[in-house]
Amino acid sequence: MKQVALALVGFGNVGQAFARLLLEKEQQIAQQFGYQFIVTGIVTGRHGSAISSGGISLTRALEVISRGQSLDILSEMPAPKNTLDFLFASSAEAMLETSPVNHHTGQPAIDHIKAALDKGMHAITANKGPVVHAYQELMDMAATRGKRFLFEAAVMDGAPIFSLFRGPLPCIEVHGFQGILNSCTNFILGLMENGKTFDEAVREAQAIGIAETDPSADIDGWDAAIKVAALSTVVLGIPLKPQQVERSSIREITPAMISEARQAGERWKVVCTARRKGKELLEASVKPQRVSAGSPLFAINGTSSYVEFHSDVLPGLGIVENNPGPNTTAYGLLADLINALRGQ
Ligand SMILES: NC(=O)C1=CN([C@@H]2O[C@H](COP(=O)(O)OP(=O)(O)OC[C@H]3O[C@@H](n4cnc5c(N)ncnc54)[C@H](OP(=O)(O)O)[C@@H]3O)[C@@H](O)[C@H]2O)C=CC1
Ligand SMILES: N[C@@H](CC=O)C(=O)O
Repeated sequence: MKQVALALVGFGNVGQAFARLLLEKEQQIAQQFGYQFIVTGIVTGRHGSAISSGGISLTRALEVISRGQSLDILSEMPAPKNTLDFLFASSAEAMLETSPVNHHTGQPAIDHIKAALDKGMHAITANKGPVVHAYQELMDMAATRGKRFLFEAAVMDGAPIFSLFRGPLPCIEVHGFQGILNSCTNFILGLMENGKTFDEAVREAQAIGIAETDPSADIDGWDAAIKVAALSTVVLGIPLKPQQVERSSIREITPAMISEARQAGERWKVVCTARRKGKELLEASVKPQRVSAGSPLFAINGTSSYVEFHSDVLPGLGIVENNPGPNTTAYGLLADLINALRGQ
């Protein structure tokens, strides 16, 4: 059995779901892959941090956080408050990064990833910021150090999107994509169709852990825009920042507009689109639109998301992820972790 030490940067909805998944799958991971994961460090923004060379009890860490206490009480020594010093102290083999997104700069997550790679760790993140603001630099840095920078969970949670184009689909030219990439707004619009107010719907989205740390990032289209930018950068090969994506908010959609659409047999959806010709991006947008029953987007309910890629060899390849939440994002991180360790 190979013991693998992990450092968790961020222990919110996704970080905690990852901890629960590790506990749930401990035996399966040991039997199928021969790994025993131990978490030697956890750091948060305002809920303390812990370092333990023998491994922090994840059950206790989850309890401590659920009681609103600081993780400091689990630390075998005063854990460095600074995340970069903390990474050094954790002596981990891989870092799982789940801090909040900074849509405009990608920081401080970019520095977390650089520090982890610098210290010889695989760097795995659910954070979209580093993917759009430092993709090539981080990929190059990882390659130079013989480590992996992986981010499958950043777009469509646990569904394989980036790994699909890295592995099983060689020699494909993707011309564009269209879909619903933000779960939170899809969930909110669905609740509003059922008579909930906008504010009630936002609170429900927060309660199930699907909203960004600041939910206006979902509502105003930033999360969808950064996902369009990430897919453009990695899958289309055209670097793009979220600020360059044409973006509209769902704040402009009133209950009257929603019922008018329903009466016409249509639904409001936040549609993400990108199209390119050669190296020129013809469109990159996030727009609330009315879609008709004939569209594949019409039946995407709740937190579900959908993307259809258009390419030279597969004219329309659609991927649906049904009702994801922090647990499915946690699976995206786990899949990346296992793939990094077994060199895939
Ligand atoms: N929620 C979801 O369904 C999905 C989320 N993601 C992405 O995953 C990431 C995490 O999301 P989620 O768990 O929901 O967010 P949360 O806000 O629930 O958690 C964020 C965590 O990061 C910690 N944190 C804040 N700043 C720092 C810092 N500088 N260094 C270390 N830790 C820090 C927070 O600590 P504290 O609370 O103490 O301040 C908290 O533990 C985001 O980037 C998000 O976009 C991706 C896919 C789906
Ligand atoms: N807030 C995001 C979470 C996953 O990326 C969403 O709603 O899609």
